[in-house]
Amino acid sequence: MTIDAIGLTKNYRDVVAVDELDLHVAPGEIHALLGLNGAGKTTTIRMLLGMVRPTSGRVSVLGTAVRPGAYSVWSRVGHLVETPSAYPDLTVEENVRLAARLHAVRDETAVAEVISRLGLDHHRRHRARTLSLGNKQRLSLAKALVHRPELLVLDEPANGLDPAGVVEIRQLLHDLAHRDGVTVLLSSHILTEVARLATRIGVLDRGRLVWAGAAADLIAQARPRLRVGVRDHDRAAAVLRAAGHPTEEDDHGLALAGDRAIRHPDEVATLLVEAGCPPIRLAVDQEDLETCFLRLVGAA
Ligand SMILES: Nc1ncnc2c1ncn2[C@@H]1O[C@H](COP(=O)(O)OP(=O)(O)OP(=O)(O)O)[C@@H](O)[C@H]1O
Repeated sequence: MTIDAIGLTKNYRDVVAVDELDLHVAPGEIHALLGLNGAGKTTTIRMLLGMVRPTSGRVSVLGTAVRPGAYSVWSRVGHLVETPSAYPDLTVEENVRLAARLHAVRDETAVAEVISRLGLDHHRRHRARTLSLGNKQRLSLAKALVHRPELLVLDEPANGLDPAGVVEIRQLLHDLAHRDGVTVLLSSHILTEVARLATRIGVLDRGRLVWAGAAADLIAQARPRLRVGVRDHDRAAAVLRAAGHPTEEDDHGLALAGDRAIRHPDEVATLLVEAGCPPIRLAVDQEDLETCFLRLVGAA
C-alpha cells in the first residue's frame, strides 16, 4: 500500500478531529477524502504528512512509518496543504527552481517541463505575488511536482480555481495517475468534483470514515425519487405524510424516496387530487450527487 493508516486519531482538547481512521491507498489510485467543513480532512492529511502528531494510531507512507526523523520518504512525496505558498517577490521560474534545489533535482529540464505542464509558460518571469489565485494554485502544484513524486497529496486542490481551472487540474491529476503512475490522495468537500476523477472515495464525517469504496459505487448510491410539483407545498406534504409517504421538501417542490411512491406515482396523484391539491408535475428522477453525499453524512 502507498498509504496505510490504522486507528488514526487526533484530539484537540475536547474536539475529536479524527476518530480511529483506517485508510489504505493502493499504488496508482486516485483516492479522494470527501467531507464537509470540519470533517477532519486537513487534520488527516497533516498526520499522513507528519505535520501533526496523531494522538493515537499509526501511519506509513510508501512503506516507511511516519515519525520524527524519517526524512527520506518525503523526497518521494509531493504535497499541497491549504493555502498556496510561494515567495511573493520571486518569479514563477525562481520559485520552482528553488523547490527543485530543495529536493536536490539536478535535471535542469524538470523546471521548464513542470512550468509548461501547469500552463504557466506565459507567467514564467512574473513575480508570484502578481498571479491570480488560480495561477498561485498552479504554481504551488508545480512546486509539489518538480521532483516527480510517486505520491501526491493535495488538500482541496480546486480551491480558488475557476471552472476551467478545475477541469484543467482534474485532467492533470488524471494524466499523472494514469500516464505517470503517480498515486494521488486529495481532499474535497464537493462530491461532483471528485466523482469523475477518483477511483476510490472515503467519506469523512465528524472525524469518522462513514463510507469507503469505489467511486462508481458511491455514485450508484444516488436514489431515485418521485418529484411532485404542487401549488400548496405544506398542505400536500401533510396529506402525503398522513398517507404514510416519507416526504421531503426542497426548493423544487416535494420529493418522495419511498419504494411505493416510485412504483405507483398514480396512487400519489390520486391521493393529492382527492385532497384538493392536484399535482402540477410528477416525475421520477435521480437524486443529485450532492444530496446523496449529504444524506450519507446525515446532513440532508
Ligand atoms: N489546531 C487545532 N486546534 C483545535 N481544533 C482544531 C485544530 N485543527 C482542527 N481542529 C478542529 O478539528 C476538526 C476538524 O478540522 P479539519 O480542519 O481537519 O477539517 P476539514 O475537514 O479539513 O475542514 P475544512 O474543509 O473546513 O478545513 C474541526 O472541528 C476543527 O475545528
